Amino acid sequence: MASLEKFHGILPAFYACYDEEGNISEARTKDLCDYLLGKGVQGVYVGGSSGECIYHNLDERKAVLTYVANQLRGKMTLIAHVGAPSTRDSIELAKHAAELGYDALSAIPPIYFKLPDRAVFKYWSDIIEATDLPFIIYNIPQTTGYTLSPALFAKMLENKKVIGVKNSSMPTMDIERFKKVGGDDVIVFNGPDEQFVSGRIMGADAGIGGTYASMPELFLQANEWVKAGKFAEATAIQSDINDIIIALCSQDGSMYAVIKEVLRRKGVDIGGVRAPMHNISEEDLARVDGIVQMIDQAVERHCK
Ligand SMILES: CC(=O)N[C@@H]([C@@H](O)[C@H](O)[C@H](O)CO)[C@@H](O)CC(=O)C(=O)O
Repeated sequence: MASLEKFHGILPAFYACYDEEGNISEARTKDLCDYLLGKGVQGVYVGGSSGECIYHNLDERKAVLTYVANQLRGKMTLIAHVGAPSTRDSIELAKHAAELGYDALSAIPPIYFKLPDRAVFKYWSDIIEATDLPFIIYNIPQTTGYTLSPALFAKMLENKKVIGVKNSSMPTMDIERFKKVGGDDVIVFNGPDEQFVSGRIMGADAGIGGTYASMPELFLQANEWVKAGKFAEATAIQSDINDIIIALCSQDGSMYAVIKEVLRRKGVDIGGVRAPMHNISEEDLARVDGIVQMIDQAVERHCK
């Protein structure tokens, strides 16, 4: 069993970076890579939900994987999300990620048609078979409509290339169950950022999250407090994080559009979001000032 140490820590879910016309931008993708590298995060999860993969064609998804690898390979841990509507496309993405030197693959279950566990097992197994890379299951029932059971997780773990699960379901008990099935030989990632601290306490070894890049300092510090057993300090940060997430989700624009505006204020312009997601409104612009202030004040309070 290869060491799982490189998968520990705070791994922001990487955002789609667009130019002014809404096309994937290589330059802006590199800017976001540099920003996150400078913040000291341990890795990135590329092409997942926060990466708007569901709105990208295959060439765009390959381009994002390429631009990130070219900028960050060897500097932090790189996980490629390769889940796609068809097994064929997922395998093409998996092979591409392997050629680029990614550290691991990950995939949601099949989407749209409700397929039985045996089809989900076959889908993930076919992707795993396509390369030598380790594989991380992505469980996100609220968007896929499919819930990974501990029994299927145990069956998947019989394949030694399966190293863990990124769990985005809301009950932290799911994290505890997956950890119980896998033990120390697997890595369980906390998915819901609103309960990062409780997810870690219930057994998650690390976190992958869609809001991390908007406030990496807070998640990095919360993780340090958890590691040190300082749960009151960690929970105080989580409480501020939750106020910020609620604000990010309460605007006219989608959460990702608001986060991208926050990043723009911090000097990283990665464009807007792709329709049908909503971009921010005129009214949001003024309110984002308040969100940036909340983030800066929380960083000042907890990380200085
Ligand atoms: C449903 C959903 O999108 N969950 C997010 C969370 O990080 C989420 O953005 C956050 O908890 C705010 O609600 C992640 O689990 C997804 C993720 O990391 C990704 O693949 O981008």
